[in-house]
Amino acid sequence: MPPLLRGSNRRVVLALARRAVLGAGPRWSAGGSGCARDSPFGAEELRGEPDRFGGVSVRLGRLDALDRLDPVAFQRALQAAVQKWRSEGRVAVWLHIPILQSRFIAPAASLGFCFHHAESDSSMLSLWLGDGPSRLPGYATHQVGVAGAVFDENTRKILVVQDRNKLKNMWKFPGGLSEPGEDIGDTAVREVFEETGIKSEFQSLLSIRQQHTHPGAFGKSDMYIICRLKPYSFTINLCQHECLKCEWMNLSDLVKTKNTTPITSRVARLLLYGYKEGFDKIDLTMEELPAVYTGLFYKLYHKKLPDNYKTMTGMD
Ligand SMILES: NC(=O)C1=CN([C@@H]2O[C@H](COP(=O)(O)OP(=O)(O)OC[C@H]3O[C@@H](n4cnc5c(N)ncnc54)[C@H](O)[C@@H]3O)[C@@H](O)[C@H]2O)C=CC1
Ligand SMILES: [Mg+2]
Repeated sequence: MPPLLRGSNRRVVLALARRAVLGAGPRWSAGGSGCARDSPFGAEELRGEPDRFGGVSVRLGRLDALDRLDPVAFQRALQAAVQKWRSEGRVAVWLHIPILQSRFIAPAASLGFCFHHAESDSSMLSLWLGDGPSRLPGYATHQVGVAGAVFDENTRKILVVQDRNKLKNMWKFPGGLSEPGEDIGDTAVREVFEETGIKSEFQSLLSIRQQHTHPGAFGKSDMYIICRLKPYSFTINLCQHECLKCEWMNLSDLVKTKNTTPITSRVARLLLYGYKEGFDKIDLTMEELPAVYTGLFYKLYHKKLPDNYKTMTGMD
């Protein structure tokens, strides 16, 4: 499901809207100084914070003086500030613009700033000042979709659905898009429950598909990850909005059917192989480990490492 404007994002937008209304005045002064304030707005008021890469970041939401500033005065101040940062040897400028101050985007663009990314309540523009082509990293490149192959070893049945809004009705595993900050396994379990009503537990990661210029990803790249899940409820409660059909199908029937997608068929064969020869042959299992510098934790997925290899120090 596409995320809604919620929680802290919503609060920020509402606070900005309130400020915009309360601070409303003659914002768009025509000609003259191009500024509705009493004193002129200068480069020194566009305060930036240096970063460790030699760039500078300006967050317009933190500069109260901008409330009644018009775009012409802003452009003049920004141009002077950019000149100053250039002379100081800064390599880049990052400009964070809350959505309600979007009137400052066009003046910044006219000075060479480009969109780096946008969130629901703000945009980030950047300008490369260093030598040669920009070395600034891009923003998110992929969307992540996750499906759950929910396999019941006792009955050898697998949970499959047909999507409602697809051009062709083919059997596939229930799944959907990962939300920001959500673990892969949690997406699979959540999407399976939302679409089918089946409760399940993450077991392993089975496959990763990478596809570029994906129509369902607004032309960006798509990572589609299939997880093996173990069911612990069995009564289907179909989501009418997203699914047309849902059933527990014999795994061998899913392997044989033509009415499915190539990726579903391939993963069905993989599951059959795992069921017959041992799931350790196909599973990428997950372990949580501490990140070295940040104090955070991450999830690492790989084939299970035998215990004696966990302590082994070399080839001898
Ligand atoms: N090979 C396969 O078997 C298939 C793989 N996938 C993968 O699954 C992932 C996405 O799964 P989904 O089930 O599609 O996500 P999802 O379960 O999160 O559902 C997305 C919802 O958004 C709706 N939606 C999408 N675009 C919309 C638009 N422009 N306007 C209004 N509503 C819109 C859809 O109708 C759907 O209800 C992707 O990674 C995709 O590549 C999806 C279908 C088949
Ligand atoms: Mg879905």
